[in-house]
Amino acid sequence: MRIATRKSPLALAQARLVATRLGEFFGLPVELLPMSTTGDRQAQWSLEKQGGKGLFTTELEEALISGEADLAVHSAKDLPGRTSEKLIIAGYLPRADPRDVLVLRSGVAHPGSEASPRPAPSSPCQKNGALTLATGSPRRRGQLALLFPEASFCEIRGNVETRLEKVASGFAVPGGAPASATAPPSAPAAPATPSAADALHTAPPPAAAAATASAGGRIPVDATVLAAAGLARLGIRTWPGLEFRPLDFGEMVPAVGQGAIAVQTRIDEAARYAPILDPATARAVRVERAFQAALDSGCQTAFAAHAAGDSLYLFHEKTGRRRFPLAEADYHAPADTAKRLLSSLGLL
Ligand SMILES: NCc1[nH]cc(CCC(=O)O)c1CC(=O)O
Repeated sequence: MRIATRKSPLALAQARLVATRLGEFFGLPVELLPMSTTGDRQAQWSLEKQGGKGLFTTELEEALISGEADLAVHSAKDLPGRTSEKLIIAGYLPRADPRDVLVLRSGVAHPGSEASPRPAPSSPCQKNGALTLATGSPRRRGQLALLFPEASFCEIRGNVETRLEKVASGFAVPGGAPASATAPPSAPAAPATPSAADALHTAPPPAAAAATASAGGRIPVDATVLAAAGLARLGIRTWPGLEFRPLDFGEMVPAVGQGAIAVQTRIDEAARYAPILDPATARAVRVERAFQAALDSGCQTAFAAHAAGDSLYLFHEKTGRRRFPLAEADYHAPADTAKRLLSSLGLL
């Protein structure tokens, strides 16, 4: 069996999870077929804003259709609203922690740190105590603006480890300028040793930092947001110079599909993969995807839907965060549920 996957460290980790389950269940050799997608090749774009067009999926789907691969593995979050009609999402692995995590440079004062009696030292990057938050995602930006009304925002790009290193060092590339192949080299894949990280964290001093910011065209950042599931799959539980604070659904509604790994196959072969897939995850993600489909929202719309047990959490830039009760019957009619709730909010 051959598994088509993207080449990013996160995608490979996810494909290996599927490969392990397949190997255990079928006892057949499983091979990964790492591919680069349009989204990977266009790393200078603000990818979250370009979403919904299958930037990360089309090449994998082509490999399935041609027979080069037997399965394609995707982050459910990165699936476009409509996938290839010649293929089917056979299902999902059991969902990991779907929350987002606020990743703060250590020592940065923030509203969540008020509980601490000892005042945190203020960061050279903080203007009037307001945070500079780095995220290219309209969904995260829209919700962070509710949590941190004073914050200012900038873009951040690169894979998970690159982003962590940028926040730990206090700098990201500015939003407007495309990152090029000559962008500052990304951090080594492995977390730095504590001593190396301390050096990173304490240098450059504020004056040098300001100089670097203008000279290098980089801007200071205090924090970013990453998916807990992505961090976990990469084995990242801590990072030198950073604090991780998971955000509950009332603070940050996760993206549609966040934390779920989708397995796509040719239509007539889907059934054989059922033993490695999780029906409860499919049930929740189907509801979330129905909201995405009903809104058919442009890529710039700040929107999130997350189904958890008897609750549906929704965020939309026009309505803010909402929680609705979700009954068993609602799970059985995802499209109707989405239409009803979105209409009640005046969004349809
Ligand atoms: N946008 C990229 C992406 N797609 C899926 C994940 C994390 C894994 C998941 O949600 O399943 C991430 C990284 C992130 O947003 O932090």
